[in-house]
Amino acid sequence: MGGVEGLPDSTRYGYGVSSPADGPTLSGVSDVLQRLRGALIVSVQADDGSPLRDTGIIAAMSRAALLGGAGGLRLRSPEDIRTVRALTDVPIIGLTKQAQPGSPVYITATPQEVRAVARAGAEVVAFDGTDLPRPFPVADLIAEAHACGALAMADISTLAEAQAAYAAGADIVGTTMSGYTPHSPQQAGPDFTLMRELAGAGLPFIAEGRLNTPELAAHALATGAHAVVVGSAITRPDHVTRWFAQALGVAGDRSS
Ligand SMILES: CC(=O)N[C@H](C=O)[C@@H](O)[C@H](O)[C@H](O)COP(=O)(O)O
Repeated sequence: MGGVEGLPDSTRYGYGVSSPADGPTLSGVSDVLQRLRGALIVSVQADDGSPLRDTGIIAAMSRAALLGGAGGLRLRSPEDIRTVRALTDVPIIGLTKQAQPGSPVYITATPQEVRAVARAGAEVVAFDGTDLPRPFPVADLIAEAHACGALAMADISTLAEAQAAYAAGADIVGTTMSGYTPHSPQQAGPDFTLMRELAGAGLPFIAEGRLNTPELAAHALATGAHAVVVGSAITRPDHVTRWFAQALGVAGDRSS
């Protein structure tokens, strides 16, 4: 028994590997995860329909995030990854967002998408690791990431999904999907309960989702997160504007 306590050895790369049986430590953990320890990872994604959905803009926002101290980037398409890869050596967590027929899963749901993300230059491929109905099993996505020499990050919404992802060979999990599956708490703030559960179970995790202030991000690290992903509060000015507009009682789309 190695890797995460209570779970079988799973991969060559991440926390599933050669950490000692008394719990996960950084010894034996991949260089990429070592570099991400304690890092602020900025998610630079623009939604479909956003005026910022342009690779040049994503590259400029990524450079701004690096200027501000981002130690990693989370990017959503092979084109964006390839462009930003040429600008920086910081670890990139890559994903695709693509609707799947007959499934609510949209984050890197197929081995083909995993391969495209890894080949574009992402060291870590993030994929939906929830219990939702899916076109391919989580284990297939992990195997494809490893075959491409990338780490596999499972975006989960519950402790049980995290345990299943590690058992299937994931290198790291992220709390990304809490609040976005019907069986996880629907709340405006980050899911610190899930973070405490993961930490209590000795499962390494990246904190992600609605960490909208520096204080919340710092609290996630203090809760035991390996690293913290912040997206909307840094790179979605439309969302941030809406937060302010709602607080002032003046919300409304005035773009047309
Ligand atoms: C649920 C989902 O699809 N999350 C996506 C995952 O990549 C992104 O849209 C989020 O921006 C990212 O998770 C960071 O979260 P936040 O923007 O709340 O800081």
